[in-house]
Amino acid sequence: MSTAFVKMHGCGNDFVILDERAGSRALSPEQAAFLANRHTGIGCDQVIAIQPCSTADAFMRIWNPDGSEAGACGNATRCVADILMREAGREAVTIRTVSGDLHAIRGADGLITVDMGPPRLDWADVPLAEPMDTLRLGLPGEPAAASMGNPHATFFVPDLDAVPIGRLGPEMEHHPIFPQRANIGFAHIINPETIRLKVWERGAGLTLACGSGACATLVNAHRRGLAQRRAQVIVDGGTLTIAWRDDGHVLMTGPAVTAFHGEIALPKVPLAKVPLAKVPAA
Ligand SMILES: N[C@@H](CCC[C@H](N)C(=O)O)C(=O)O
Repeated sequence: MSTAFVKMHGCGNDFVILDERAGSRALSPEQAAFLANRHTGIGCDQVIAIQPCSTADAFMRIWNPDGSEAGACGNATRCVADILMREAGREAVTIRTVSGDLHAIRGADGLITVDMGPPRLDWADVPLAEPMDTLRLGLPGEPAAASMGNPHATFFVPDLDAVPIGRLGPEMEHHPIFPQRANIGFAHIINPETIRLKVWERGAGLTLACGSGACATLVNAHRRGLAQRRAQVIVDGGTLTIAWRDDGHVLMTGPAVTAFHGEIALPKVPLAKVPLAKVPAA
């Protein structure tokens, strides 16, 4: 039996999205890892399942290519919002995630804005392994930490090209200070309204964009006095506009693009662990 999927992306952060609202089956972590593998599956940065929800427009589940589940994915939220808005003929939807309800609207320019909620800035909410000021972690490079429903650390660097992300990214992702691992951002402040960002994503590696990472970066940059409350965050695959509203909510605006639709046969049995298909950056 084959399973229908749609391949979408937001600024090059790409997703295989399955619709499980008919209730036919639920994806296992091994099947998600299979779908995400760029050599033996379809290939993507995250696998997303849209599930039924009686009190929101849908529930969204998120898997990384290593089969781990994530609490938030900003770019995928815009893609799922695009699907739900098109099918309902509406310009606003609410998507439930394990981290809470996310409201999304489509603007006149076609871009989608998601209210990603307030960042969580207490050490226990990131989470960190021990009590610590999340504004400056006691690590070389003094990153700042924040949760946007998933854990992020941001290093502010003068020259992105000089950062060995392929080595530092995985090293920091697995640092004992992050008991649930973390997404690791490397940000260069161009000016207080423009930030250049690369993110080594937990369970996925270096991606072309990370929506929740862009939100965490703007929040951390503003807390450090490096950015305004609203900035353009330039990632490898495009630009996201991030605004940290006075009421504490973070708004993320960007595109949601459909690449293609397809069908694939899902393996029924758990698969042998396959290595991540990503090639780390030099
Ligand atoms: N691509 C995402 C984040 C996906 C989840 C992340 N790798 C995690 O494990 O927390 C985004 O756009 O936010």
